[in-house]
Amino acid sequence: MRIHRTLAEGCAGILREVFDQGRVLDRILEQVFRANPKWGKRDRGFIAETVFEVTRWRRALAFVAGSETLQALCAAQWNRAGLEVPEWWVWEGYRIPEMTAREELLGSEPRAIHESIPDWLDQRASEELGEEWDPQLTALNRRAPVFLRVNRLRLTPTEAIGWLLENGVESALVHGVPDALVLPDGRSLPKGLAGEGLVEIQDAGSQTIAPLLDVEPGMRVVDACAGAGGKTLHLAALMQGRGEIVAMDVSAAKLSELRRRAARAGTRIIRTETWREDTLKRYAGWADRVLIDAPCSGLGTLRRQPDLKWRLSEGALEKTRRLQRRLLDHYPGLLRPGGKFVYATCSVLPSENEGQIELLRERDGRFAVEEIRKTSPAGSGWDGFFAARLAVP
Ligand SMILES: C[S@@+](CC[C@H](N)C(=O)[O-])C[C@H]1O[C@@H](n2cnc3c(N)ncnc32)[C@H](O)[C@@H]1O
Repeated sequence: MRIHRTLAEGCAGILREVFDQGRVLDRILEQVFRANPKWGKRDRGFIAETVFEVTRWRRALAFVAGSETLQALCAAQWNRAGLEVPEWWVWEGYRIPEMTAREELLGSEPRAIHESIPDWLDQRASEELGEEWDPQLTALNRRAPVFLRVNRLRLTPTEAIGWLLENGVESALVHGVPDALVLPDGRSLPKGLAGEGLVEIQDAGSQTIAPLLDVEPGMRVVDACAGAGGKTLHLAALMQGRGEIVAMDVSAAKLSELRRRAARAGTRIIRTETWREDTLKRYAGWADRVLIDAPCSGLGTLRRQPDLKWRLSEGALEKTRRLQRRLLDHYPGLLRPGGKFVYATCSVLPSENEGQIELLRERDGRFAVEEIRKTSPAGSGWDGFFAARLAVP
């Protein structure tokens, strides 16, 4: 494939926003594609692959190219992908044979360079995870397949496989995750199919969280950090459309998206509540189950969001941990006596996971841990999730 100037410049423009302005890669990519409707499937594929791989391998590519400029990073990525770097994309001192030779030297560089991660983050994860960090990091740098969750309110997984196939999409069941399907590597779900409400895009690791809450039809459930409702919709399906779910979040925009998805999925048991000063008081002692899907570093999802690692900082991580502690202090108060809650994150860092549960139990010894589930790209092959179910006396 020949690289066209508009596409190359498009890549650089997106990367500038990610690296210089800390913008979210996924979102800019979507905006840029919307603004350029004439770009075909191949053009979009080229841009998406370039910007994701340059973001993932930023430090390694900088070493290979001997420069941190976006021009150099893109050239090193295209060279890696076997594409011919156009002559007009040159900078002073640029030599492709030199880059190819430096690829050979990359493996002898420190891990933070060849695995492309900020030094502070490599050090922190290594301190927390010890020897486990090395294979986790390698796995977090791979590309992830697309997983779907079948909406059991509308069809069974076998029916979903048939429906997808009729629409030209192959899929397979996922061992150990009853509602999950996986698409072949590199395949994505066509937009039209995503809008039908029959399946939702949701990583298999993420699909292990809602079942841990042990819900039953007819229960009262609070999803305290519901966001756009990935897990709320799963809970509604597990409750077979019977009972009440209150989906809370501080973001009204996310809850509005949740309502749209809930309507599409055909569930009527979800009510949304944008967080207010009196929320905790109004729902105190109301729920049989509470899910606290807490804001976190997101380190378990680096395969899909490689830009996260360049935005994170030690300070931001500490702020997130403080918020997690606050959520754990407040939301269990919504449970009736004998109720249960699940605390979950999409991080692989123990200080956001087991560490928070231990601290909570030191602050309040009434909570008993019933079960812990963990997934990770190096272990299960799914995104990195942590979830603990605790019972309240
Ligand atoms: C990990 S995300 C939730 C993802 C969502 N549960 C899903 O499955 O798609 C964490 C959410 O917590 C919300 N949040 C942040 N602070 C909060 C608070 N004090 N109370 C409730 N939600 C909060 C964020 O807006 C964000 O949507």
